[in-house]
Order: sequence, then structure tokens, then C-alpha cells
Amino acid sequence: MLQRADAVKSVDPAEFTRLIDQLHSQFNDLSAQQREHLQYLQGWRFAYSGDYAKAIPLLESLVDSASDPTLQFRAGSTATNVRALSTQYEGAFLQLNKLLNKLPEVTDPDARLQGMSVAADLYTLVGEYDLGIHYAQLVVKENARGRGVCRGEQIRLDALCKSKRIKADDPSLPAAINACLQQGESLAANAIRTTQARLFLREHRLDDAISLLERHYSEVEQSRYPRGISEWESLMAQAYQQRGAGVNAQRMASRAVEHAVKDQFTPPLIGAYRVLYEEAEKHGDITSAIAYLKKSAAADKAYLDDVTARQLAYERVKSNTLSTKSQLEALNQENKLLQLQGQLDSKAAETSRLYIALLMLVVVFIALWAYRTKRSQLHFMKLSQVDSLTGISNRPRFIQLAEAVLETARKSQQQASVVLCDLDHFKSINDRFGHAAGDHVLRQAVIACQSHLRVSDIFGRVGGEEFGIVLPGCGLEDAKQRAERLRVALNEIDPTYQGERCQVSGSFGVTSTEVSGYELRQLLAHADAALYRAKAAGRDRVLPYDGKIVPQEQPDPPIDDELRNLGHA
Ligand SMILES: Nc1nc2c(ncn2[C@@H]2O[C@H](COP(=O)(O)OP(=O)(O)OP(=O)(O)O)[C@@H](O)[C@H]2O)c(=O)[nH]1
Repeated sequence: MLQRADAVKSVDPAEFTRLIDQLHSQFNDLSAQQREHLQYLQGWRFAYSGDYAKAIPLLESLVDSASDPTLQFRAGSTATNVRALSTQYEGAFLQLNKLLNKLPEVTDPDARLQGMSVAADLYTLVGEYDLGIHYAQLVVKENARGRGVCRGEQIRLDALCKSKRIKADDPSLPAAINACLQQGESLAANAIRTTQARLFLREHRLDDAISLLERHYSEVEQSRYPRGISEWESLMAQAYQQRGAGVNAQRMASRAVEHAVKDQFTPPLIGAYRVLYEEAEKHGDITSAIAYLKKSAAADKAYLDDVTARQLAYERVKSNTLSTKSQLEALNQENKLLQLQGQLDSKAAETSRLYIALLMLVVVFIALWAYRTKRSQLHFMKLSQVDSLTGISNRPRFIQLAEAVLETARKSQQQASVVLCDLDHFKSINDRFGHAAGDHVLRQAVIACQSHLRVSDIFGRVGGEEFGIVLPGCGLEDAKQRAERLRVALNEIDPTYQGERCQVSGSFGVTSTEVSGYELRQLLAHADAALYRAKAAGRDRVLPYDGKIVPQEQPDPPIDDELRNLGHA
């Protein structure tokens, strides 16, 4: 029943009214959504009958609260229309803005037709004919369920008529009327006929106007649409008057006034009063003439006020919308700017992270490079400090370590001893068994000595087959005993090499700080003197420096030269 009522509401007013009443009687059986639909139809009925005050709250409450978005949009369309009809133009344009914003999301073709029709109507009403025509053409183009051509053409032709861009003979007029009739839209067909009648009157084709208006008058009367009936009758009155049929003119004008919607001052009403005034004046009824003239003037003024009001409302809403739009655009720009700023910040952070990563990579690379360099430096340093044959300190390293140990001993006034050891007849080992055997003996001699030395003792190869030993914390007597142990250890080296016997022995010269002081040069010289004495005494023995044997006089050579000389000793 709801659907049927909706379908017939503008084509069969009697059936529509009957259905609505019947639905009201079954109100309790309706679902919430059905009640909302009924509320919409009730609002529509009030609007149709000209009771705008009742129609508006019913419709607008649905705009905000209806559960179905399509019904919301439809209620909004009708509410816009009703507000315009009741001259609440600002409200109408505000509603229209809401509608046009929602329009892209609306899919229901009927609802779209209704919304776009309202837009077209309203723009035409404020003289924005091109905009009105634009929406009317959209209605025609979408042609929802075949009804778009009728509805859109009705508005487009009205806008063309008002903007004086069409003639009464334009073929689109009968074509549109036919389209409406095919759809059963007699109300719209008659609205187009009204437009055509106005055009006939404008072109002074009175017979055509009267013929058209009379032909369909009864049909219009049956429409129960007061606004349409009143306009029709006003046009008839004006046509009759111009034709000289005063009685008919007066009759129709009175009906037009009678049917006019209360407090609505439209051109048809003004026209009707004008006819009544002129007819009364013609018949000498001055009192009535003055009364109608006053009414006509009042209606005219009210209409002009209305035109001004709607123009003002339109301009006000338009400028508000524009300023809201520009505010929104400014906000959008600001948002875009903020977004860009955000993107820029994150890019900058990303770049910083890249830089940091790069920097870390460089640092790691440098650290690695430094580590490798240091390692190879240490390796080379070690190589430069170690005797490659025996693995103990070489001569420069021995001197360096010995000086350090003696300096420490000097500072703490502790004793230290220096021992020089030279292998006996080493040349003959080389000569008899070969150089490799000599090397082997040198390595064995070092191993034998090491097993009797402490970690704190300094042991180095100071010449070809000559070794230096510094014994920190060791006095002369102790040093002699320890040198003796070394001597015995050399004797105990396995004397066979590749099946041949090669006896190893060494001669030792010993001195200590208590005898020679803390100067390494002096200590070495004295130890060397003792060694010289041991060699001379028959080798394979330990002799201390006794101060009696003076080593060979030398003009204080640099310590390396001295050591070299010692090596040859
Ligand atoms: N195999 C080998 N021989 C070396 C090395 N360094 C020096 N020599 C040899 O050691 C020998 C030292 O001989 P001399 O200085 O005559 O002394 P010596 O034969 O030990 O006799 P005295 O010291 O008087 O007992 C020389 O023949 C050098 O060539 C070495 O690294 N390896």
C-alpha cells in the first residue's frame, strides 16, 4: 500500500488520499521503517494541499533521522521544495546544498530524479536559469524509469519561458506533454500546458490560449492541486479579458483568487486581482475596483518582496557556502601543507638515518683498517724485535729490555746481574757438521738455557753464538750459581747430530750491579772481561768479573758497536 500510494501520489490524488488514510488506520501494524515511509507520504500530502507549516517538520525530521538513506534524501528534496513554496528561501537553499552534496552517493534513480528536479526548480525560481536548465537536462538524461523526460522537460521549458528563450510553437512543448501523458503524469503535462498558455498570451495568440486552457480545465480541476488550479484559472481570466469576454474573465479570476494558496502572492494571483479590478472599473463598480486594486497592489508588492527575499536568501547562502568552501579549501591546503611537511620530515629523518648508517660504516671501516694496520704493525714490530733463528729477543730488543730492568733496579736499589755466554769452538761445529748443524745447536742451546731462567729474566742473542742474560734481583754469588746451572745444561745437550757426536759447551762471564754499577755499558764490558778470562782459562766455565782484568781499551763506542765487538770476542 505504501508503494502504491507513493506511485500514484501525483497522478491519482484521490487514490493517494484513500491509501494514506487506510495506512493511518493500520498504523500500529507498521514497522518502524514503514512508519517513516508513511510519515514522508503524509508530509508530501500536506505539502500538496498547501499546508506547508505541517509538511516541513514532518519531512525535515526524516532528513536527519530516517533509517533509510534514500528516504532521507527524498524527504530532503521535498522539504527543500516545500520551504521554497512557503517562501522560506534561506532554509530552502540550505537544504538544497545538503541535497547536492549527498547527490553523488544516491543511487536510487527516483530519488535522484526528485533531488535534481528540486535543484532545477529552485535555481529557476531565483532566475539562475542556466543552472536550472542544467539540472533539468540531467533529469532528462538519466530519465529514471522513463519519468525523467517529462519532469526535466517541464522545468527546462518553464526556465526557457521565463528567460524568454522559447516560442509557443516550439515542438519540444507538445513532445514533452506527450512524454508526460505516456507516463500518466497529468499534473506535469498540465504544468507544461500552463507554460504554453503563458507563451500564447505573451504572443497575443488569445484563441490558442483559450482553446488550450478550456480544453483541459476540467482535468486540471480534478487534480486537487490548488496552486496549479489557481494559476490555470488566472491565465484563463487574463485570456478571456484580453478577448473581451469580461464575464468569463471575472468568473475565472474569482476562482483563481479562491483557489490561491493562503498567503502566497504569485503572479497568477496578482493577474487575477488585476482582472477583477479592471472588470469592476469597467462596470463602474468603483468600490470593488478600488478594493481589487488595493489587493492587486498588495499582492504585487508582496510578490516583489518575495522575489527580493528569495534573491537575497540565495545570495546569502551562496556567499556563505563560498566562504565555507574557501575556508575548507584553506584548511585542505593547510592539511596538504602539513602532510607535505610530514613527508619532508620523514624524508629528512630517513636521510639522517642513511647518513648515520654511512657514518657508522665509515667508522667501522676505519676501525677495521686501523685494527689491521695495528696488527701488522705489531707483527712487524715483533719480527723486528725477535731473533728469527732462536725466537728469543734480538740484540736491540735485549738492550732495550735490559736497560729498563736495570733502571727499575737502580730506582729500587735492588741488585741485578749480567751474564754473557759464548759457545765454545762453535766455528768447528759449523766446519765439521755444516751450518745447519750449527743452527740446530744454537736452538738447542737456547732451549737448554730457557729451562733454567725465570720469567723476569732478560735473555737475548747478542752475537752469532753469544747470548746475554740479565737477572734482576740477583747478586753476584747467585748469578754465578745460576750461570753454572746454565753451563751444565749446555753440556747436557744431546751431543749427536745425524749420527755424529758434537759436544756443546759454553764459557760464561758474570758481573753484578754491586760490582759494576747500574750502567748497562759498564756491566756488559765487565761481563765480557770475565768471559774473556773464562775463554782464556780453558773454556766451559763460569768466571766472575773480579776487577783485575781490564777489557780491551775502546773509545766509548756506541752500544751497538760494542755489542758487535762483543760478538766477535
Ligand atoms: N751455523 C751458524 N753459525 C754461525 C752463526 N752466527 C755465527 N756463526 C759462526 O760462529 C763462528 C764463530 O767462530 P769464532 O768467533 O771463531 O769462535 P769459536 O769458533 O766459537 O771459538 P771460541 O769462541 O774461541 O771458542 C763463526 O764460524 C760464524 O760463522 C749462525 O747463526 N749459525
